[in-house]
Amino acid sequence: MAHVKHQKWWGWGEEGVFFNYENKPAFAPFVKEAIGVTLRPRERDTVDFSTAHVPASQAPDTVLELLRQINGADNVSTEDELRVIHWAGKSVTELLQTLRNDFHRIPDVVVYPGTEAEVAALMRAAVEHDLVLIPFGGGSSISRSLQPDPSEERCIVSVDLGRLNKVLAIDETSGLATIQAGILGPDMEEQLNARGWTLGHFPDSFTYSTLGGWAATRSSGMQSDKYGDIADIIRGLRMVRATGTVVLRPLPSTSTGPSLREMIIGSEGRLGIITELTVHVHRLPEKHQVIAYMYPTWQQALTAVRQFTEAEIPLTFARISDAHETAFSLATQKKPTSPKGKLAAKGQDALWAIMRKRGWDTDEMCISYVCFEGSPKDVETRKKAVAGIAKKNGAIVLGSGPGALYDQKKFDTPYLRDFLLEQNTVGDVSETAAPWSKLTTVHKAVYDAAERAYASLGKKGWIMSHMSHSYHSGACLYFTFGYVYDDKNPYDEYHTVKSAIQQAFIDNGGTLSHHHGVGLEHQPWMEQDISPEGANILRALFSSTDPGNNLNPGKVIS
Ligand SMILES: Cc1cc2nc3c(=O)[nH]c(=O)nc-3n(C[C@H](O)[C@H](O)[C@H](O)COP(=O)(O)OP(=O)(O)OC[C@H]3O[C@@H](n4cnc5c(N)ncnc54)[C@H](O)[C@@H]3O)c2cc1C
Repeated sequence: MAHVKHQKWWGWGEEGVFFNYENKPAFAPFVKEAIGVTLRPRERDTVDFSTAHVPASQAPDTVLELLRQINGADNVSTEDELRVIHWAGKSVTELLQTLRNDFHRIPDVVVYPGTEAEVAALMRAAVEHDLVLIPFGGGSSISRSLQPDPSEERCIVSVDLGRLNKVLAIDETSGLATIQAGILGPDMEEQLNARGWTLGHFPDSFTYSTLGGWAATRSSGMQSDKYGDIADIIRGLRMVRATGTVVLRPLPSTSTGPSLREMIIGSEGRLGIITELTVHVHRLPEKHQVIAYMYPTWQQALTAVRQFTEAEIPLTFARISDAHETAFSLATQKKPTSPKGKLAAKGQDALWAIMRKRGWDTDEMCISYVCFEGSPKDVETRKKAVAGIAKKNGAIVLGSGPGALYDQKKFDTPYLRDFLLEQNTVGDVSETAAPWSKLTTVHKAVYDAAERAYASLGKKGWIMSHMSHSYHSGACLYFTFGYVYDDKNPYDEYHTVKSAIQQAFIDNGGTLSHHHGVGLEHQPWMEQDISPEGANILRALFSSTDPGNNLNPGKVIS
């Protein structure tokens, strides 16, 4: 299956790419202060697959023969490493389970359909032979949307969509592209860019996630202020079921409600397999620039970004790191070696002096990045408007240097988690969205909840946050938390911290997840998120459309 790119079996992304702290002099002291860990140099370059104790495949020969007839023998595998790659996503719990050999039920077989007709035949086979089908995109789920039920006794088939990886057509007049669902982010952008277009959807997991996966989990990209969340971007789609194919034509808008499109977006494989999507695409912008700003406080930064929204300044993104995350970012700065880097470091010292002169408490300051796209003239006009509001709220404009650095590093952060796990340290994330009027309360409540959870475990923990997507009525807050885990029982203590954060979202007016979907991880809060009666409607939908419980059972709601 060399033609489908996979992540490494034991961690994020590709083998041979690592997070290193040795060239970041402030990082180790920062971590020591934050969670009390003395970092050791990385030793884990890779993990030998022979250390994995993999449960044997339970696929009956008759089923394997049938799958080979449908997909071709080369596209059906019971290899242990492939089954492990497909057994889970990349949440910290799943990474820990994999590294600690805590496998339960894993897929018995992995198949790689190459056409929609093959997907349809798989669907029919699943119903006829009572198989469990779990669609697989890039395997970047962070909500345990891929993990089989540990008590599942039926044959589990992971359906990897990686061979459906083409941009099929671009309607240049309408700005719509029809694209196969299994395409990975970089491959899709490459094919679109070659014709002068972009989707503009860049989740942090961009390099290892797919268009179909984004649709199935209601994803958001870092540039969604301009391009929209995936739910806004998708116009039409094809979703294959055992009884037929749902075809939603790419319409700019329609009043044929309730919206089936909305129902399918976020369905996490429970309604069928999405094979093709028609999506908004945009001409590549003439200019793309990220400018950094420093604000004296979180509150001032939040007010400024809300005012950008009120003033309806068209921005590609406006992101603010809170004081803790700003301190973390500063700690990950590389030691300057080039003359240019040394000059920038001097500039930073001068900036610190200015801030102290202005009476700033440097422990409270917050860095913000704003991205501008368009013609050079439009970019300049918007930069002026943003700088005006930012300065009124006390900010100093840091310019495009730190902005460019942020843009370059944006897809590297996921590798940090593998490094931390080697240090017996959990680093994970949880995100919500809430109205502007409740954001400050949510932010504080989550900090308090995390601190209480750490205290209950007798741990020194860390929490930090950024505001990442803004809307007319509110914004997304994205929290990162970390602590040293106990080897004896890492799952229960993770649950204590994660649950405290999730409950604080709900109790203070936020949603259970802004863009990571539900899976198994966020399911306990579904009834509180959409009301018990809302949850009943979802249960009725899934049980009536999948009476045999063959399609990714148990995800979203049970
Ligand atoms: C480090 C890290 C950073 C992340 N950052 C972001 C971010 O910035 N924004 C964001 O939105 N998410 C983010 N995520 C979460 C994850 O990348 C998204 O949920 C993503 O949309 C999953 O896409 P995938 O192709 O990897 O899907 P998978 O993980 O393979 O699958 C996810 C779910 O979708 C179903 N599915 C996949 N393909 C199909 C299909 N064709 N038809 C039907 N069902 C299907 C699967 O069965 C599963 O239930 C991040 C995750 C990690 C680990």
